[in-house]
Amino acid sequence: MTIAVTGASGRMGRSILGLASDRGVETIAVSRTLTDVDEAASTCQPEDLPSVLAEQSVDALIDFTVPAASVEFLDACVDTETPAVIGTTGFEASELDRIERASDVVPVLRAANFARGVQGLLALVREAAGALPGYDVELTETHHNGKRDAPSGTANTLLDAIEAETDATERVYGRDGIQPRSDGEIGVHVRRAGSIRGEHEVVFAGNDEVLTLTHRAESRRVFAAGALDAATWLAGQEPGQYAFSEVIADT
Ligand SMILES: NC(=O)C1=CN([C@@H]2O[C@H](COP(=O)(O)OP(=O)(O)OC[C@H]3O[C@@H](n4cnc5c(N)ncnc54)[C@H](OP(=O)(O)O)[C@@H]3O)[C@@H](O)[C@H]2O)C=CC1
Ligand SMILES: O=C(O)C1=N[C@H](C(=O)O)C[C@H](O)C1
Repeated sequence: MTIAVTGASGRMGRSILGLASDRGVETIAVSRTLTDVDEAASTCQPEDLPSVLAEQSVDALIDFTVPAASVEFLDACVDTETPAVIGTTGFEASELDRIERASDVVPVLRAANFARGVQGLLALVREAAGALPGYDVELTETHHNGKRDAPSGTANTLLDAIEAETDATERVYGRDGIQPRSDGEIGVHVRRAGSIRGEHEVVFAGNDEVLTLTHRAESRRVFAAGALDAATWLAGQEPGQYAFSEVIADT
């Protein structure tokens, strides 16, 4: 199996190349800045990706970059019918529409978090939100100081899940000054510090009790493993948008 990895010099790009090499998966490193990568069979510049995908047999592309670059890489996948796994977060609505349109032509799997444990967190948060109507809900996410987007993609996914199960629909980002809590709020708190890989905590509080659900990633390898599992699974699928939960259910 051969996988093209965009953003190869990045935190996630490096982690994916390392794990792919450990698993015996061949990779093509796509990078603006790298010319040679020990773990990859070859390296190419982003502008050469369309011709590389057209000329070589590539089973899937894995993208962890920035939204603007991600949708450009996806265009190359559409032109060459290459399945795309997207881990990038922070997309705007117009970019999500573009991803949706691409999935008419190629299989696309976009997930804000490729840690298997986060799928467990999502299921538990849905259940707790449904079981505890009227409880105050507050979400806190913590990441390394190099993260660009806030709140995290995972936080937004959790917030969507909470809103689907409760009457709380007003996201309040941090609080400052005189700002008492009102019904229907979900407090959202973002912390950026050091090299923290990624923590998400949801608190349900009411009735003189507190339920806290937390996921903490201790290494980027959990995300890399999920993305590689997703790429292997996606390579055999028809065009369409897929969820990481489908990969987990199947593997
Ligand atoms: N879904 C998940 O499980 C996870 C998602 N993420 C998300 O993945 C994304 C990347 O995170 P991370 O690896 O920490 O980020 P980094 O900044 O470390 O790496 C991103 C890489 O993308 C490439 N890149 C950046 N800007 C451009 C551009 N304008 N055009 C083309 N390439 C570009 C660069 O690689 P180069 O110079 O080699 O081209 C850069 O090193 C983020 O959106 C993050 O939220 C992160 C972890 C897990
Ligand atoms: O940027 C990161 O590092 C991470 N980003 C993802 C997100 O935005 O949810 C997933 C993970 O928490 C790490």
